[in-house]
Amino acid sequence: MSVNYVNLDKSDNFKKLLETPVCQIKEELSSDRIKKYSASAGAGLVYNFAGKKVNNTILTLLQGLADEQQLIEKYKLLLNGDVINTGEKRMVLHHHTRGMKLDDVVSEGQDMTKFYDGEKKKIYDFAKKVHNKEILGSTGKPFDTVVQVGIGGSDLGPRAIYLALKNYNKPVLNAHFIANVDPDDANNVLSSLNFETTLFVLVSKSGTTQETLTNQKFVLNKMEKANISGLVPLKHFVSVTSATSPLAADTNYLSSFFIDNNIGGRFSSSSAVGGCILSLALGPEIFERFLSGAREADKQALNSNIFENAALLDALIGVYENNVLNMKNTAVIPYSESMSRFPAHLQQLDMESNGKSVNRFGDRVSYSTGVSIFGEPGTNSQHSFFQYIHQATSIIPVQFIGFRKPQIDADMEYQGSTSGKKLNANLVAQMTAMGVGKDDENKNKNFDGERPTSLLHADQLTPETMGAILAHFENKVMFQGFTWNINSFDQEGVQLGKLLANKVLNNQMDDVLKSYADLMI
Ligand SMILES: O=P(O)(O)OC[C@H]1O[C@H](O)[C@H](O)[C@@H](O)[C@@H]1O
Repeated sequence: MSVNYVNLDKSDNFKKLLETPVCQIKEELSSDRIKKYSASAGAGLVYNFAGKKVNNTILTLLQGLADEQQLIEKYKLLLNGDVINTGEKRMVLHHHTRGMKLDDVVSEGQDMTKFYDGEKKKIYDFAKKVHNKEILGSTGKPFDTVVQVGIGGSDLGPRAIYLALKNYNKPVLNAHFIANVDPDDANNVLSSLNFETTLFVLVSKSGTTQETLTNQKFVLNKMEKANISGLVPLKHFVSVTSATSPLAADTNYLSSFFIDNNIGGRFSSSSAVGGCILSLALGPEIFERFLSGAREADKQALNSNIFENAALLDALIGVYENNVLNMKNTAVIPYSESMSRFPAHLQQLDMESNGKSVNRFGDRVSYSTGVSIFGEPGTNSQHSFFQYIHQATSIIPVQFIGFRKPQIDADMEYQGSTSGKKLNANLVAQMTAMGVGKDDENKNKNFDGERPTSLLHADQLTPETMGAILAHFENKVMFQGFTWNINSFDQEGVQLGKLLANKVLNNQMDDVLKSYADLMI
């Protein structure tokens, strides 16, 4: 299969979109449209886009843009192991970690399905032995707590997923996370733990991340200082890293599990990076269900019809909002407290992937790529920054996420409605208010409306739904990257800050760096 990688501004459909009159949500919104403007995301997850500034003409052009930019063909090439990550000359294989593939892929002589399945089996066996008390702490006590030590992609996705699912099924082991090199955070987490019954999962794909290696020493130091008879600190550590990293050579850990360089950090939640902590904390069965939901969403994303492919449609509408309507921010608002850290995961996923200025060939692009993402659960966010979303002069599209049923069967009725009903009444009220607005003679109380919204909805936040939500956004980011003709899979932009921090620590500073350092160190 041969494809052409071309910039967005060369696309005829994009040029037509620029000339097409913008549609008005207020005029378009109807119960018929709300019923019709829905696309399946897989695993029972549905994307409703009735609140977007799109009509049939615009949607036809977006379908044309998807076809012209060969988005599905490029996804298939990615699945089949093309070197899509041109910056790092790597394949992009995170779909394979959840069993989504078209053909077998071999990387460096290794069949990748066998590799990912093998590591997953090792993790499941290890987790079951920990749960059955066949594997114990070094002083002979069973583990009741697990702590992930890692940052960025080695923290955000696994943490968000653990929080999302820990109410669904009571954790087998309680999980905590240490990411920041802020000593107060590590101290805070460690102060509540019993080291004899705690297992640490050290996660670093590169095995060189300063914060993570420092936090490992921080934990080891605390364990030694605790002076517990018979405690062997490293026998309370497992590592998750890539086979080529410096950590991989260390055989002192209780066990080690591997990923490979074809999995980007921010796309690693369904690999051993998420698999280890989630299988230990929630059980292999829950992790397996999560993977099946992600796989369903990946399959749905193969559909070339935008009305049957939520990730594709969400991606294209995002490009339309960014490059035609000039909207550069997106708020992600889950009406679920369990999903409180999911917007933080999306910030890395989306902004580290698509915050680029050059195309995949290294040439500067003349249009904007990526959006800035922020979010907090509703209804809390209604009582903080929603004022801006309703009435500010700049417009921020809102991506709502909601579930018809709570995770725990313990709701109660007050003033004629349950808490769950109040939660979702607020959700639909916000979507309506943002789209339709309200005319008022008092301009201070006037709502213009025309604020785009979408809703990802499912019956309940289950492991399958969580997998599908994760994969939906991963695939959305991938399709947008293809549409903009950028490489979504490297992250050179994070290197300069790391280099300068090392200069400060090694006392190799120029005047500017030294003057800033004088303020802080
Ligand atoms: O897993 P690690 O190699 O420790 O990397 C952790 C994180 O650090 C880097 O700076 C990257 O920006 C992230 O994409 C990555 O997830």
